[in-house]
Amino acid sequence: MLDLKFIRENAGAVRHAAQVKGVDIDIDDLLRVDRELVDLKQRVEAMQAERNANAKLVPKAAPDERAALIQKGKDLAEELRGLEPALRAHEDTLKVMLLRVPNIPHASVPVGKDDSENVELRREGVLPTFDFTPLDHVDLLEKQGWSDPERVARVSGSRSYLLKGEAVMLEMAVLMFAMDFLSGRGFTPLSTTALARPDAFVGSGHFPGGEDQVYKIEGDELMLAGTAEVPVNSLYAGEQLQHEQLPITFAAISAAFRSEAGSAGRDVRGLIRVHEFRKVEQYVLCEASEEVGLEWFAKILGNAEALLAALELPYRVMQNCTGDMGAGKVLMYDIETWVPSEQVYRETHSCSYLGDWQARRTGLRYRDAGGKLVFAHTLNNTGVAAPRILVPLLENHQQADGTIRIPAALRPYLGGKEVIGQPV
Ligand SMILES: Nc1ncnc2c1ncn2[C@@H]1O[C@H](COS(=O)(=O)NC(=O)[C@@H](N)CO)[C@@H](O)[C@H]1O
Repeated sequence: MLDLKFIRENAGAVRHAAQVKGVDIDIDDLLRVDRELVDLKQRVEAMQAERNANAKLVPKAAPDERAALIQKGKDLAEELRGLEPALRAHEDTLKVMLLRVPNIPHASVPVGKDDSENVELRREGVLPTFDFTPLDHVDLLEKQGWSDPERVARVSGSRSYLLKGEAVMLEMAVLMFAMDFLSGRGFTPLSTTALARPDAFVGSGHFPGGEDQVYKIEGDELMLAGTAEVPVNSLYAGEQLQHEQLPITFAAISAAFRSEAGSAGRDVRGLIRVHEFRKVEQYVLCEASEEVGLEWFAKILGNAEALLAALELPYRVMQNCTGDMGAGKVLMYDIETWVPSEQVYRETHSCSYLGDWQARRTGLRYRDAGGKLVFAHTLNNTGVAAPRILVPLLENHQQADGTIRIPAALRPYLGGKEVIGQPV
Protein backbone atom coordinates (compact mmCIF):
# COMPACT_ATOMS: atom_id res chain seq x y z
CA MET A 1 0.00 0.00 0.00
CA LEU A 2 1.24 3.50 -0.74
CA ASP A 3 0.58 6.65 1.26
CA LEU A 4 -2.59 8.35 -0.09
CA LYS A 5 -0.79 11.71 0.03
CA PHE A 6 2.00 10.23 -2.13
CA ILE A 7 -0.57 8.94 -4.64
CA ARG A 8 -2.31 12.34 -4.81
CA GLU A 9 1.00 14.09 -5.45
CA ASN A 10 2.51 11.46 -7.76
CA ALA A 11 -0.46 10.10 -9.70
CA GLY A 12 1.62 9.87 -12.88
CA ALA A 13 4.34 7.76 -11.28
CA VAL A 14 1.76 5.48 -9.67
CA ARG A 15 -0.17 5.12 -12.93
CA HIS A 16 3.09 4.24 -14.71
CA ALA A 17 3.98 1.65 -12.06
CA ALA A 18 0.58 -0.01 -12.49
CA GLN A 19 1.00 -0.02 -16.25
CA VAL A 20 4.53 -1.51 -16.32
CA LYS A 21 3.66 -4.06 -13.62
CA GLY A 22 0.47 -5.06 -15.39
CA VAL A 23 -1.62 -4.18 -12.34
CA ASP A 24 -5.21 -3.48 -13.29
CA ILE A 25 -6.10 -0.40 -11.25
CA ASP A 26 -7.51 2.96 -12.33
CA ILE A 27 -5.65 5.63 -10.37
CA ASP A 28 -7.97 8.39 -11.62
CA ASP A 29 -10.92 6.39 -10.31
CA LEU A 30 -9.18 6.03 -6.96
CA LEU A 31 -8.49 9.77 -6.79
CA ARG A 32 -12.13 10.49 -7.64
CA VAL A 33 -13.31 8.32 -4.75
CA ASP A 34 -10.71 10.01 -2.56
CA ARG A 35 -11.98 13.50 -3.48
CA GLU A 36 -15.62 12.52 -2.95
CA LEU A 37 -14.70 11.13 0.46
CA VAL A 38 -12.85 14.32 1.39
CA ASP A 39 -15.91 16.39 0.35
CA LEU A 40 -18.23 14.12 2.33
CA LYS A 41 -16.03 14.37 5.42
CA GLN A 42 -15.96 18.17 5.10
CA ARG A 43 -19.77 18.28 4.83
CA VAL A 44 -20.11 16.06 7.88
CA GLU A 45 -17.68 18.19 9.89
CA ALA A 46 -19.50 21.40 8.89
CA MET A 47 -22.86 19.92 9.88
CA GLN A 48 -21.49 18.64 13.17
CA ALA A 49 -20.13 22.13 13.90
CA GLU A 50 -23.48 23.65 13.00
CA ARG A 51 -25.32 21.12 15.17
CA ASN A 52 -22.97 21.77 18.10
CA ALA A 53 -23.34 25.54 17.70
CA ASN A 54 -27.10 25.12 17.47
CA ALA A 55 -27.20 22.94 20.59
CA LYS A 56 -25.37 25.68 22.55
CA LEU A 57 -28.11 28.16 21.65
CA VAL A 58 -30.92 26.05 23.09
CA PRO A 59 -30.35 26.67 26.84
CA LYS A 60 -30.00 30.43 26.28
CA ALA A 61 -32.88 30.74 23.81
CA ALA A 62 -36.16 32.49 24.55
CA PRO A 63 -38.97 29.97 25.19
CA ASP A 64 -40.73 30.77 21.88
CA GLU A 65 -37.49 30.09 19.89
CA ARG A 66 -36.48 26.92 21.71
CA ALA A 67 -38.78 24.51 19.86
CA ALA A 68 -37.45 25.67 16.49
CA LEU A 69 -33.83 25.27 17.64
CA ILE A 70 -34.49 21.80 19.01
CA GLN A 71 -36.19 20.82 15.76
CA LYS A 72 -33.22 22.22 13.80
CA GLY A 73 -30.93 20.07 15.90
CA LYS A 74 -33.04 17.00 15.13
CA ASP A 75 -33.06 17.80 11.41
CA LEU A 76 -29.27 18.18 11.40
CA ALA A 77 -28.82 14.91 13.30
CA GLU A 78 -31.11 13.21 10.78
CA GLU A 79 -29.17 14.62 7.85
CA LEU A 80 -25.88 13.51 9.42
CA ARG A 81 -27.20 9.99 9.88
CA GLY A 82 -28.21 10.07 6.23
CA LEU A 83 -24.62 10.70 5.19
CA GLU A 84 -23.22 7.75 7.19
CA PRO A 85 -23.81 5.01 4.55
CA ALA A 86 -22.17 7.04 1.77
CA LEU A 87 -19.24 7.81 4.04
CA ARG A 88 -18.79 4.12 4.92
CA ALA A 89 -19.14 3.01 1.32
CA HIS A 90 -16.51 5.48 0.12
CA GLU A 91 -14.11 4.52 2.93
CA ASP A 92 -14.50 0.81 2.13
CA THR A 93 -14.09 1.34 -1.63
CA LEU A 94 -11.01 3.48 -1.14
CA LYS A 95 -9.45 0.93 1.25
CA VAL A 96 -9.89 -1.91 -1.24
CA MET A 97 -8.51 0.23 -4.06
CA LEU A 98 -5.50 1.30 -1.99
CA LEU A 99 -4.63 -2.35 -1.30
CA ARG A 100 -4.31 -2.90 -5.05
CA VAL A 101 -2.02 0.05 -5.74
CA PRO A 102 1.42 -1.27 -6.73
CA ASN A 103 4.72 -0.06 -5.32
CA ILE A 104 7.00 2.09 -7.46
CA PRO A 105 9.76 -0.08 -8.98
CA HIS A 106 13.37 0.93 -8.40
CA ALA A 107 14.91 2.93 -11.27
CA SER A 108 17.13 -0.07 -12.11
CA VAL A 109 14.21 -2.41 -12.81
CA PRO A 110 13.91 -3.37 -16.49
CA VAL A 111 10.43 -2.89 -17.97
CA GLY A 112 9.03 -6.18 -19.23
CA LYS A 113 5.84 -8.16 -19.37
CA ASP A 114 6.86 -11.52 -17.87
CA ASP A 115 9.80 -13.68 -16.71
CA SER A 116 11.03 -14.06 -20.30
CA GLU A 117 12.20 -10.45 -19.97
CA ASN A 118 14.05 -10.88 -16.68
CA VAL A 119 17.67 -9.83 -17.05
CA GLU A 120 20.61 -12.14 -16.25
CA LEU A 121 23.03 -10.20 -14.06
CA ARG A 122 25.75 -12.83 -13.60
CA ARG A 123 26.55 -16.53 -13.47
CA GLU A 124 28.50 -18.17 -10.65
CA GLY A 125 30.09 -21.61 -10.35
CA VAL A 126 31.25 -24.12 -12.95
CA LEU A 127 28.70 -26.27 -14.76
CA PRO A 128 29.34 -29.96 -14.11
CA THR A 129 30.60 -32.27 -16.85
CA PHE A 130 29.89 -35.97 -16.58
CA ASP A 131 31.86 -38.81 -18.13
CA PHE A 132 28.65 -40.86 -17.90
CA THR A 133 25.05 -40.21 -18.83
CA PRO A 134 23.67 -38.22 -15.89
CA LEU A 135 20.24 -39.10 -14.54
CA ASP A 136 17.50 -36.68 -13.53
CA HIS A 137 16.54 -36.42 -9.89
CA VAL A 138 13.49 -38.67 -10.28
CA ASP A 139 15.58 -41.54 -11.65
CA LEU A 140 18.33 -40.97 -9.08
CA LEU A 141 15.81 -41.18 -6.22
CA GLU A 142 14.15 -44.22 -7.74
CA LYS A 143 17.48 -46.03 -8.28
CA GLN A 144 18.43 -45.52 -4.63
CA GLY A 145 14.98 -46.49 -3.35
CA TRP A 146 14.60 -43.01 -1.90
CA SER A 147 11.15 -42.32 -3.33
CA ASP A 148 7.77 -43.98 -3.80
CA PRO A 149 5.88 -41.73 -6.22
CA GLU A 150 3.14 -44.21 -7.11
CA ARG A 151 2.15 -44.96 -3.52
CA VAL A 152 2.24 -41.33 -2.35
CA ALA A 153 0.24 -40.27 -5.42
CA ARG A 154 -2.41 -42.84 -4.50
CA VAL A 155 -2.66 -41.29 -1.05
CA SER A 156 -2.03 -37.62 -1.76
CA GLY A 157 -2.53 -37.07 -5.46
CA SER A 158 -0.32 -35.15 -7.86
CA ARG A 159 2.36 -32.67 -6.75
CA SER A 160 2.84 -34.69 -3.56
CA TYR A 161 6.17 -36.15 -2.51
CA LEU A 162 7.71 -38.67 -0.20
CA LEU A 163 11.40 -39.14 0.48
CA LYS A 164 12.87 -42.29 1.98
CA GLY A 165 16.17 -43.31 3.52
CA GLU A 166 19.22 -41.08 3.13
CA ALA A 167 17.32 -38.60 0.94
CA VAL A 168 15.39 -37.67 4.08
CA MET A 169 18.63 -37.09 5.94
CA LEU A 170 19.84 -34.97 3.00
CA GLU A 171 16.66 -32.84 3.05
CA MET A 172 16.96 -32.26 6.79
CA ALA A 173 20.70 -31.63 6.51
CA VAL A 174 20.24 -28.87 3.95
CA LEU A 175 17.52 -27.22 6.04
CA MET A 176 19.63 -27.44 9.22
CA PHE A 177 22.68 -26.15 7.37
CA ALA A 178 20.68 -23.13 6.17
CA MET A 179 19.38 -22.42 9.69
CA ASP A 180 22.88 -22.75 11.14
CA PHE A 181 24.37 -20.59 8.41
CA LEU A 182 21.81 -17.79 8.80
CA SER A 183 21.81 -17.78 12.60
CA GLY A 184 25.60 -17.56 12.31
CA ARG A 185 24.98 -14.35 10.32
CA GLY A 186 22.78 -12.90 13.05
CA PHE A 187 19.34 -13.97 11.84
CA THR A 188 17.17 -15.11 14.75
CA PRO A 189 15.99 -18.65 14.11
CA LEU A 190 12.22 -19.10 14.09
CA SER A 191 10.24 -22.28 13.62
CA THR A 192 6.77 -21.15 12.75
CA THR A 193 3.33 -22.25 11.73
CA ALA A 194 2.05 -21.88 8.19
CA LEU A 195 -1.45 -21.21 9.56
CA ALA A 196 -2.44 -17.56 9.43
CA ARG A 197 -5.49 -15.32 9.44
CA PRO A 198 -6.58 -13.58 6.20
CA ASP A 199 -5.20 -10.24 7.49
CA ALA A 200 -1.68 -11.69 7.42
CA PHE A 201 -2.09 -12.47 3.70
CA VAL A 202 -3.29 -8.91 3.14
CA GLY A 203 -0.32 -7.59 5.11
CA SER A 204 2.26 -9.50 3.07
CA GLY A 205 0.51 -8.52 -0.17
CA HIS A 206 -0.60 -12.02 -1.17
CA PHE A 207 -4.19 -10.79 -0.85
CA PRO A 208 -6.04 -9.38 -2.70
CA GLY A 209 -5.06 -11.31 -5.80
CA GLY A 210 -3.39 -14.52 -4.61
CA GLU A 211 -6.40 -16.14 -3.00
CA ASP A 212 -6.48 -19.02 -5.48
CA GLN A 213 -2.93 -20.07 -4.52
CA VAL A 214 -3.88 -20.60 -0.86
CA TYR A 215 -5.38 -23.71 0.76
CA LYS A 216 -8.32 -22.81 3.00
CA ILE A 217 -9.75 -24.84 5.88
CA GLU A 218 -13.45 -25.64 5.91
CA GLY A 219 -15.22 -23.67 8.63
CA ASP A 220 -12.03 -22.04 9.88
CA GLU A 221 -10.78 -18.52 9.11
CA LEU A 222 -7.17 -19.76 9.24
CA MET A 223 -5.47 -20.51 5.93
CA LEU A 224 -2.27 -22.33 4.98
CA ALA A 225 0.48 -19.91 3.89
CA GLY A 226 2.76 -20.66 0.93
CA THR A 227 5.68 -19.03 2.74
CA ALA A 228 6.69 -18.13 6.30
CA GLU A 229 6.85 -14.54 5.01
CA VAL A 230 3.07 -14.35 5.57
CA PRO A 231 2.89 -15.15 9.31
CA VAL A 232 6.31 -13.65 10.13
CA ASN A 233 5.50 -10.34 8.43
CA SER A 234 2.48 -9.94 10.73
CA LEU A 235 4.15 -10.90 14.03
CA TYR A 236 4.58 -7.24 15.00
CA ALA A 237 1.42 -5.96 13.28
CA GLY A 238 -0.10 -2.94 15.02
CA GLU A 239 2.79 -2.49 17.48
CA GLN A 240 4.85 0.67 17.99
CA LEU A 241 8.44 -0.57 17.82
CA GLN A 242 11.43 1.47 19.00
CA HIS A 243 14.15 2.16 16.44
CA GLU A 244 16.66 0.52 18.79
CA GLN A 245 14.79 -2.74 18.17
CA LEU A 246 15.54 -2.58 14.43
CA PRO A 247 16.65 -4.31 12.33
CA ILE A 248 14.60 -7.40 13.15
CA THR A 249 16.00 -10.33 11.15
CA PHE A 250 14.60 -13.85 11.15
CA ALA A 251 15.55 -17.17 9.62
CA ALA A 252 12.10 -18.75 9.71
CA ILE A 253 11.64 -22.45 8.98
CA SER A 254 8.12 -23.59 8.21
CA ALA A 255 6.03 -25.81 6.05
CA ALA A 256 4.68 -24.04 2.96
CA PHE A 257 1.49 -24.94 1.12
CA ARG A 258 0.57 -23.94 -2.41
CA SER A 259 -2.35 -24.98 -4.59
CA GLU A 260 -0.25 -24.16 -7.68
CA ALA A 261 -3.51 -23.16 -9.39
CA GLY A 262 -2.63 -22.09 -12.90
CA SER A 263 0.50 -24.26 -13.08
CA ALA A 264 -1.28 -27.25 -14.63
CA GLY A 265 1.11 -29.31 -16.72
CA ARG A 266 4.24 -27.56 -15.46
CA ASP A 267 6.84 -29.58 -13.54
CA VAL A 268 4.38 -32.40 -12.89
CA ARG A 269 7.25 -34.89 -12.47
CA GLY A 270 9.39 -34.91 -9.38
CA LEU A 271 10.17 -32.40 -6.66
CA ILE A 272 10.29 -28.99 -8.35
CA ARG A 273 6.67 -27.96 -7.84
CA VAL A 274 4.76 -29.70 -5.02
CA HIS A 275 1.78 -28.72 -2.89
CA GLU A 276 3.63 -28.82 0.44
CA PHE A 277 7.31 -28.11 1.01
CA ARG A 278 9.68 -26.81 3.65
CA LYS A 279 11.42 -23.49 3.48
CA VAL A 280 13.95 -21.52 5.49
CA GLU A 281 12.91 -17.90 4.92
CA GLN A 282 15.08 -14.83 5.44
CA TYR A 283 12.94 -11.93 6.70
CA VAL A 284 14.13 -8.39 7.51
CA LEU A 285 12.23 -5.51 9.11
CA CYS A 286 14.47 -2.41 8.99
CA GLU A 287 14.34 1.38 9.26
CA ALA A 288 12.49 3.44 6.66
CA SER A 289 15.48 4.20 4.46
CA GLU A 290 16.01 3.07 0.88
CA GLU A 291 19.77 3.14 1.43
CA VAL A 292 19.47 0.78 4.42
CA GLY A 293 16.88 -1.32 2.59
CA LEU A 294 19.16 -1.79 -0.40
CA GLU A 295 22.04 -2.73 1.92
CA TRP A 296 19.83 -5.43 3.43
CA PHE A 297 18.81 -6.53 -0.06
CA ALA A 298 22.47 -7.10 -0.90
CA LYS A 299 22.99 -8.96 2.41
CA ILE A 300 20.10 -11.42 2.05
CA LEU A 301 20.95 -11.97 -1.61
CA GLY A 302 24.57 -12.61 -0.58
CA ASN A 303 23.44 -15.06 2.09
CA ALA A 304 21.57 -17.15 -0.47
CA GLU A 305 24.49 -17.03 -2.87
CA ALA A 306 26.89 -18.09 -0.12
CA LEU A 307 24.58 -20.99 0.75
CA LEU A 308 24.53 -22.13 -2.89
CA ALA A 309 28.31 -21.74 -3.14
CA ALA A 310 28.71 -23.87 0.02
CA LEU A 311 26.47 -26.49 -1.61
CA GLU A 312 28.79 -26.25 -4.63
CA LEU A 313 25.90 -25.52 -6.96
CA PRO A 314 26.27 -23.36 -10.08
CA TYR A 315 23.67 -20.63 -10.31
CA ARG A 316 22.82 -17.32 -11.94
CA VAL A 317 21.31 -14.15 -10.58
CA MET A 318 18.40 -12.62 -12.48
CA GLN A 319 16.84 -9.20 -12.06
CA ASN A 320 13.07 -9.53 -12.32
CA CYS A 321 11.45 -7.18 -14.82
CA THR A 322 8.44 -5.05 -13.90
CA GLY A 323 5.99 -7.66 -15.20
CA ASP A 324 7.47 -10.45 -13.08
CA MET A 325 8.03 -8.75 -9.75
CA GLY A 326 4.55 -8.49 -8.28
CA ALA A 327 2.73 -5.41 -7.04
CA GLY A 328 4.59 -4.80 -3.79
CA LYS A 329 8.21 -5.01 -4.80
CA VAL A 330 10.64 -2.14 -5.25
CA LEU A 331 13.38 -4.53 -6.31
CA MET A 332 13.46 -8.29 -6.91
CA TYR A 333 16.19 -10.73 -7.94
CA ASP A 334 15.62 -14.45 -8.52
CA ILE A 335 18.46 -16.89 -8.11
CA GLU A 336 18.28 -19.80 -10.53
CA THR A 337 20.30 -22.95 -9.93
CA TRP A 338 21.62 -25.23 -12.65
CA VAL A 339 19.61 -28.42 -13.32
CA PRO A 340 21.75 -30.72 -15.51
CA SER A 341 18.90 -32.97 -16.67
CA GLU A 342 17.07 -29.97 -18.10
CA GLN A 343 20.26 -28.12 -19.09
CA VAL A 344 18.68 -24.96 -17.72
CA TYR A 345 18.82 -22.82 -14.60
CA ARG A 346 15.65 -23.17 -12.44
CA GLU A 347 14.48 -20.68 -9.81
CA THR A 348 15.46 -21.73 -6.28
CA HIS A 349 15.45 -18.35 -4.47
CA SER A 350 13.51 -15.12 -4.75
CA CYS A 351 14.85 -11.95 -3.09
CA SER A 352 12.63 -8.89 -2.58
CA TYR A 353 12.77 -5.38 -1.16
CA LEU A 354 9.34 -3.85 -0.59
CA GLY A 355 10.04 -0.44 0.98
CA ASP A 356 7.15 0.40 3.32
CA TRP A 357 4.49 -1.17 1.07
CA GLN A 358 4.03 -4.26 3.27
CA ALA A 359 4.55 -2.31 6.52
CA ARG A 360 1.80 0.15 5.60
CA ARG A 361 -0.76 -2.61 4.98
CA THR A 362 0.37 -4.64 7.99
CA GLY A 363 0.72 -1.73 10.45
CA LEU A 364 4.45 -2.19 11.12
CA ARG A 365 5.62 1.11 12.68
CA TYR A 366 8.48 2.28 14.86
CA ARG A 367 9.48 5.52 16.59
CA ASP A 368 12.44 6.96 14.70
CA ALA A 369 15.33 8.75 16.45
CA GLY A 370 13.28 11.96 16.43
CA GLY A 371 10.35 10.19 18.10
CA LYS A 372 8.22 10.23 14.95
CA LEU A 373 6.08 7.16 14.26
CA VAL A 374 7.01 5.85 10.80
CA PHE A 375 6.32 2.72 8.75
CA ALA A 376 9.28 0.30 8.61
CA HIS A 377 10.76 -1.25 5.45
CA THR A 378 10.62 -5.01 4.86
CA LEU A 379 12.56 -7.54 2.79
CA ASN A 380 12.55 -11.27 2.29
CA ASN A 381 14.55 -13.92 0.47
CA THR A 382 14.57 -17.66 0.37
CA GLY A 383 17.29 -19.24 2.48
CA VAL A 384 16.63 -22.67 1.07
CA ALA A 385 13.49 -24.48 -0.01
CA ALA A 386 13.28 -28.25 0.06
CA PRO A 387 12.62 -30.47 -1.77
CA ARG A 388 13.23 -28.16 -4.76
CA ILE A 389 16.87 -27.60 -3.77
CA LEU A 390 17.39 -31.38 -3.79
CA VAL A 391 16.86 -31.37 -7.56
CA PRO A 392 20.09 -29.50 -8.38
CA LEU A 393 21.81 -30.99 -5.33
CA LEU A 394 21.23 -34.61 -6.40
CA GLU A 395 21.77 -34.00 -10.10
CA ASN A 396 24.92 -31.89 -9.91
CA HIS A 397 26.60 -34.16 -7.34
CA GLN A 398 25.61 -37.53 -8.78
CA GLN A 399 28.42 -39.98 -9.50
CA ALA A 400 28.69 -42.64 -12.22
CA ASP A 401 27.59 -45.37 -9.80
CA GLY A 402 24.43 -43.47 -8.84
CA THR A 403 25.73 -42.36 -5.44
CA ILE A 404 25.66 -38.70 -4.46
CA ARG A 405 28.80 -36.78 -3.44
CA ILE A 406 28.14 -34.63 -0.37
CA PRO A 407 29.57 -31.06 -0.42
CA ALA A 408 31.94 -30.46 2.48
CA ALA A 409 29.59 -27.94 4.11
CA LEU A 410 26.84 -30.55 4.46
CA ARG A 411 28.98 -33.42 5.77
CA PRO A 412 28.76 -32.33 9.43
CA TYR A 413 24.97 -32.65 9.11
CA LEU A 414 25.22 -36.14 7.64
CA GLY A 415 27.47 -37.74 10.22
CA GLY A 416 30.55 -36.79 8.22
CA LYS A 417 29.52 -38.82 5.18
CA GLU A 418 31.18 -37.79 1.92
CA VAL A 419 28.83 -39.88 -0.18
CA ILE A 420 25.28 -41.13 0.28
CA GLY A 421 23.54 -43.95 -1.57
CA GLN A 422 24.71 -47.36 -2.67
CA PRO A 423 26.56 -48.03 -5.92
CA VAL A 424 23.88 -49.33 -8.33
N1 LIG B 1 5.28 -25.37 -5.35
C1 LIG B 1 6.53 -25.35 -4.92
N2 LIG B 1 7.17 -26.51 -4.68
C2 LIG B 1 8.45 -26.52 -4.24
N3 LIG B 1 9.17 -25.40 -4.01
C3 LIG B 1 8.56 -24.22 -4.23
C4 LIG B 1 7.23 -24.12 -4.70
N4 LIG B 1 6.91 -22.79 -4.81
C5 LIG B 1 8.01 -22.11 -4.44
N5 LIG B 1 9.00 -22.96 -4.09
C6 LIG B 1 10.33 -22.59 -3.62
O1 LIG B 1 10.19 -21.50 -2.71
C7 LIG B 1 11.00 -20.42 -3.17
C8 LIG B 1 10.38 -19.11 -2.75
O2 LIG B 1 9.07 -19.01 -3.28
S1 LIG B 1 8.67 -17.62 -3.88
O3 LIG B 1 7.26 -17.62 -4.01
O4 LIG B 1 9.44 -17.44 -5.06
N6 LIG B 1 9.14 -16.50 -2.85
C9 LIG B 1 8.78 -16.49 -1.57
O5 LIG B 1 8.00 -17.30 -1.09
C10 LIG B 1 9.45 -15.43 -0.72
N7 LIG B 1 8.84 -15.38 0.58
C11 LIG B 1 10.94 -15.71 -0.64
O6 LIG B 1 11.17 -17.02 -0.15
C12 LIG B 1 11.07 -20.61 -4.66
O7 LIG B 1 12.18 -19.93 -5.20
C13 LIG B 1 11.22 -22.13 -4.75
O8 LIG B 1 12.56 -22.51 -4.45
